[in-house]
Amino acid sequence: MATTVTRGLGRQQSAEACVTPGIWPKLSAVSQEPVLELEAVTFRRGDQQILRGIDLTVRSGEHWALLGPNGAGKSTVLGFLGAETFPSSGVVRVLGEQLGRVELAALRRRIGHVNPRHRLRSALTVRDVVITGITGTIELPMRWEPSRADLKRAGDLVELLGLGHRAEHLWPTLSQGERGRTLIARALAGDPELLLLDEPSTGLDLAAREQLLDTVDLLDQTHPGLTSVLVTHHLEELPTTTTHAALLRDGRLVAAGPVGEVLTGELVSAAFSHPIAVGREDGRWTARAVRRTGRP
Ligand SMILES: Nc1ncnc2c1ncn2[C@@H]1O[C@H](COP(=O)(O)OP(=O)(O)OP(=O)(O)O)[C@@H](O)[C@H]1O
Repeated sequence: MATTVTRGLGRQQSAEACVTPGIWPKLSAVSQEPVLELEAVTFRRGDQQILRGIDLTVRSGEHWALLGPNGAGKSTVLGFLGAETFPSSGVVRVLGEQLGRVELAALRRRIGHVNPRHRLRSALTVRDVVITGITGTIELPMRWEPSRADLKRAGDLVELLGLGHRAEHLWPTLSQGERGRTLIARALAGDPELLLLDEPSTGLDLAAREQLLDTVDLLDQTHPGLTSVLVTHHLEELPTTTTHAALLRDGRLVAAGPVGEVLTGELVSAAFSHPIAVGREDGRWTARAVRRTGRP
């Protein structure tokens, strides 16, 4: 089966179709099942064309980063992947189910969505927030008691995410970093096949960001086979376990494929419409503006 790599502003091409000696990097054979498939997807609101034809395939066990400038369309794409938004045209398949032909609630139970704008209103403890990942609700359901297995599952995830000492602390008293890790534990509580992370590092200080990235990296070992898609503006916020990247600009894919082939200075500069130098050390990425030489 051909893998998918996009370069330029066109549609994804098969490996056979896009390999030109000396230009296209060698592509590894891919055998995993597609978990997410977007085919010619567009999205329109009023007279604004937000997505202009996106083709993307994400396979089982891959960890994707979705990058691009403000307003590029990243959150809109994540809305499809979370079975929350429908495209205006084109086909979106999530975990093998085509949006528009599937019961959304059942599909959403198979997806863990880490949303920093979590709408929790009441003062639940960290443990209870994690339990809401099992019930698939924002608050704890009325007249419902967690089973011993539920409590154990929530407790194990609280420990895994390094929140054991905060298990009984209330949501409003948590730091941003603690909330982020609580939301990852909550997303994992439903035993998802797909994990979506929407700008998980937003608002975190340096140490909290690094802890969160370590946590995401750890999932590669604790939850092998889990597929993930992480949205961010910043290359520095990519976990080292990121396997693939997609660059969006103005509602189009600039490039999509293996992370080392997509996060180049040339392609990142094209996506952000600015000359950017990209670096990679020990699996972590850096990006900075290219300075013009001879500047006073
Ligand atoms: N429901 C909507 N109605 C009208 N415009 C919308 C709607 N949803 C998104 N947009 C517009 O679509 C464009 C893409 O939005 P989106 O949030 O997907 O971008 P983004 O890449 O996630 O941006 P950011 O990095 O700033 O979060 C923006 O111009 C936004 O204002």
